[in-house]
Amino acid sequence: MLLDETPLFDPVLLQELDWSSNTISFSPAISPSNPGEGLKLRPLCTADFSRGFFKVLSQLTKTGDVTSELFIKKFDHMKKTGDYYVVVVEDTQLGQIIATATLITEHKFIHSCAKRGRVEEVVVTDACRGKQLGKLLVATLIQLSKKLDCYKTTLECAPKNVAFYEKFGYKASDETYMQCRFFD
Ligand SMILES: CC(=O)SCCNC(=O)CCNC(=O)[C@H](O)C(C)(C)COP(=O)(O)OP(=O)(O)OC[C@H]1O[C@@H](n2cnc3c(N)ncnc32)[C@H](O)[C@@H]1OP(=O)(O)O
Repeated sequence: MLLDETPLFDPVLLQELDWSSNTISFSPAISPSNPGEGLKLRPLCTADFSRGFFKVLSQLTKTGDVTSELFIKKFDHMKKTGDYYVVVVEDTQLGQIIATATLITEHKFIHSCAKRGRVEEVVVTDACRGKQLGKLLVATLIQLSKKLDCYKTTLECAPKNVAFYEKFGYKASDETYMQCRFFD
């Protein structure tokens, strides 16, 4: 199995985002099509395995020891479902992934068979934090979830990140997040 540049989802979706309806301010101005000098915001591809994708993810949580074969298998599954939108920011000079975030669309019978978006695994490599990339990724996924007709988008985060997500209009709900954890 080979690592290649095939995108997880159609990159046109990112190019066609209506950035004029973005309500988040950026100074200096950046956008999905212009994320900054030498940077590219695009869908994940399997070649990103060799560009430090897991090094970035490991700054969020335990990633486990994932081989390229296992990564490709999971990537192919995600691509087939059509519900996984993993975006990355690549430093094209270094050929390294420096940030990533994921939107997952969940299909419902309720709300007239609507879709709900879930934002997961938002992480910017530590050396690149504070340069608006986290903000750009989340703002991009919000626009993308609107484009994909999600009726809402939700996320779970640590208390220390609540203020970050409030910038986008996320509000803590009165529902309690519960889980049964089977392994780490
Ligand atoms: C759903 C989830 O995935 S939750 C997991 C979130 N990820 C993590 O905790 C992994 C470790 N942290 C990170 O990767 C980053 O610090 C992130 C993703 C939280 C933020 O990314 P950055 O690129 O550093 O943030 P960015 O530069 O875009 O900051 C944007 C704004 O948010 C503010 N901000 C950044 N981090 C935080 C925070 N934790 N709490 C409150 N405000 C914050 C900045 O001050 C800035 O404010 P401004 O626009 O008013 O100037």
